[in-house]
Parts: sequence; structure tokens; C-alpha cells
Amino acid sequence: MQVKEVSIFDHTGNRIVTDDREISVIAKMEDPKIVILGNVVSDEECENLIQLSKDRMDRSKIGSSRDVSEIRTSSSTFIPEDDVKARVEKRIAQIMNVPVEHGEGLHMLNYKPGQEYKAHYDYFRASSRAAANPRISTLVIYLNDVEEGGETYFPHMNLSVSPQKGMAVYFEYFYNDMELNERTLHGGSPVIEGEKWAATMWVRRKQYK
Ligand SMILES: O=C(O)CCC(=O)C(=O)O
Ligand SMILES: [Fe+2]
Repeated sequence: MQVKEVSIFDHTGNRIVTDDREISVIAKMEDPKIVILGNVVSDEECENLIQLSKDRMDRSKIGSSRDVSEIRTSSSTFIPEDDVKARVEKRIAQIMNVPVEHGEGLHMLNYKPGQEYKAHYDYFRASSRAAANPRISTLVIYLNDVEEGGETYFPHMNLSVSPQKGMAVYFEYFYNDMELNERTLHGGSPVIEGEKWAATMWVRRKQYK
């Protein structure tokens, strides 16, 4: 008999009650656990997070050595310390069921039409230095509605999640069965019309900050 792997995401029911907000569980998949969540952040928080990072993204473009990677064509930045960021990160920690110090901090992504994040794993290679404190789970929060494209897709699961303002997708990849981890291959498909703003939280097994 196969023993079921343990998930960190052990919430039951249709709602996750955090200190300051009720998150709704829209859909859930097992092996690997992938959960679609609603009402994760308010419209105002979405706008605040975008505002906080907008200038930084713009600034990063002024630098001449802007990395052009075929894997990730979006622009990105870690958000500076701020009350809204702290509040949202605390809530995320409760949703992801890990101490806030295990999180890497909200990472903002902005995709313009044609920009994408090709299929990848969020976990580190076992041989990498970072693997001493591995990533174990991810939450991608959508901060705006995208007219067309920009889905988060999981090719091995035949699953694609449409970006909707305030919603999020959770997945984890610390399983003993490596095949389950490999199923979390995912990407952000190209934005076709409009633009996409998202915030990612990658979580480590041990304290990170
Ligand atoms: O933009 C997305 O939908 C995916 C983002 C992602 O995979 C990441 O930030 O690691
Ligand atoms: Fe990713």
C-alpha cells in the first residue's frame, strides 16, 4: 500500500480564516497539491502592491545591463518594506501554513503583451548551494485582470489557471516521491492582450530572513 505524502497545506473546508481576511478555496487537486484561492488580497492591496513596485521596475530598465533571458521575459522586483507588504505577507504565511520568516518576500512580476515565463520548476537543483535551505512551496497572486493570456499553466497536469484580480494559485514540491515534485513544472503563458501583474511568494524549509 502506498502511504500518502503529507501536505503542509492542511486547511479543511471551503474557507481559510486568517487574522484579517477570509480566503475562499475555489479548487483543490492532490498529488501534487495545487489549490486555487479567491479573495486573497483586496483590490486596494493589489493597487498598492503595483504602485510600490512600478517605479522600481521602471528604474531597473534604465540600467544598461538588464538581463534578457528567454526563460523569463517579464520584468520583476522584490517589493520594499511597507505596511501593506507586511500585512499581506503575514496573511500569506497563514495561508501557506509556514512562519513568515520562511518566505523570501513578495516578488513582483509584470508581463506586457508577448512576455512570458517559460515552464520551469521553482525548486533548486539538489547540487546547488541554495538547496541547503530548499524551496518547498509557492503562492502566485494575481493583482489584475488580464484581457487575454497570462495563465499559469502546469503542462504535466493539463491544468491552466486564469489570472483574476485578488485570486491566487498555491502549489508545493517537497515530496519524497520526486515524480510528484516534477509534476509541478509550470509557467506563465504569454500575455496576449492587456498586461499582467502578479506577486510570487516562494517559501523555504527553514528560516530565510
Ligand atoms: O506568472 C505566473 O503565472 C507564474 C510565475 C512563476 O512561476 C514564478 O514566479 O515562479
Ligand atoms: Fe515559478
